[in-house]
Amino acid sequence: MSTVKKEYKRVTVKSLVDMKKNGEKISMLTAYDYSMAKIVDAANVDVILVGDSASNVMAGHETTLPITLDQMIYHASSVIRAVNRALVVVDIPFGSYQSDPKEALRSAIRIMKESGAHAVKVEGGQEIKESVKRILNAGIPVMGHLGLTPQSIYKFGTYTVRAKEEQEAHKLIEDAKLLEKMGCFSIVLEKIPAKLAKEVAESVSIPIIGIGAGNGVDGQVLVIHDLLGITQEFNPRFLRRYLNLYEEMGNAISKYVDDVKTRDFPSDEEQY
Ligand SMILES: Nc1nc(=O)c2c([nH]1)NC[C@@H]1CN(c3ccc(C(=O)N[C@@H](CCC(=O)O)C(=O)O)cc3)CN21
Ligand SMILES: CC(C)C(=O)C(=O)O
Ligand SMILES: [Mg+2]
Repeated sequence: MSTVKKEYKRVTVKSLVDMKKNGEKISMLTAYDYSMAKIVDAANVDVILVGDSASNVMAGHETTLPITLDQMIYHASSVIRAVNRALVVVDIPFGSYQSDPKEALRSAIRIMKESGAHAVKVEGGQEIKESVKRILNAGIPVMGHLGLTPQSIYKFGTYTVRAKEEQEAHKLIEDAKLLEKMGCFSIVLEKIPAKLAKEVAESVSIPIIGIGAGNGVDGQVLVIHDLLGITQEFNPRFLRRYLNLYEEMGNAISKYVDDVKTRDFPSDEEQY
């Protein structure tokens, strides 16, 4: 048969929970556009996060707060067009779910309807309980995000490790249990002592995906620009850089500029 379509075993919220059960670690990475998402999906990353970190790495803002729901939908719809296998999760941006549960549901519905994404992510526990319930009741899968929650950076003032005090550690575990009980399919844990993160992962049956949360959790997530070395000034301890693309891209582009200036490009073979 010449028209056989390539079969992809799609990642679903259920397969992620099964992966935890079977002890298989989950890989998650951000993407914000079609071309990058194609590469990430083809490399078999399990979950692609259209993160509100787009506010930083795509738009150049200092925090995640300014990015809008429309902008997140634009990024998400670009990513969705590239993906055949990964589960695509989209951050609901700051200001689009905190004021009331109906608004939260409207935002989640817009993301699902207008981008074709598979799930949404929201930051917080107890504080946003009613909103999470509403979204889940509409049949939209929700990923939680606890620990360092960048949308509330001005409440804390720093990006230091979270939940070092006993009281915060207790709330973190309670929040994780609450999100699980309500029906969230997974939780991101950001910048938490490894020992506590492991305890959280052992306290719930849904997968805990860490960033700066050690090796005792069920999966890892990074921002793709950090992993590829496109960002330069972001150097937290948890980051492993696999390339220095900032330098490599710069060198290639400088070479191009040189070739234009010296009339080396285009050559006889590169013209009509
Ligand atoms: N490029 C990028 N990568 C990310 O992982 C990321 C973003 N942007 N933007 C949104 C949030 C913000 N996140 C952050 C931000 C800062 C640290 C951090 O560790 N910053 C400092 C330490 C600050 C301190 O100790 O006071 C560092 O060491 O770089 C970690 C995660 C994760 N997200
Ligand atoms: C760092 C990850 C978890 C995130 O929320 C983002 O990229 O926006
Ligand atoms: Mg985010």
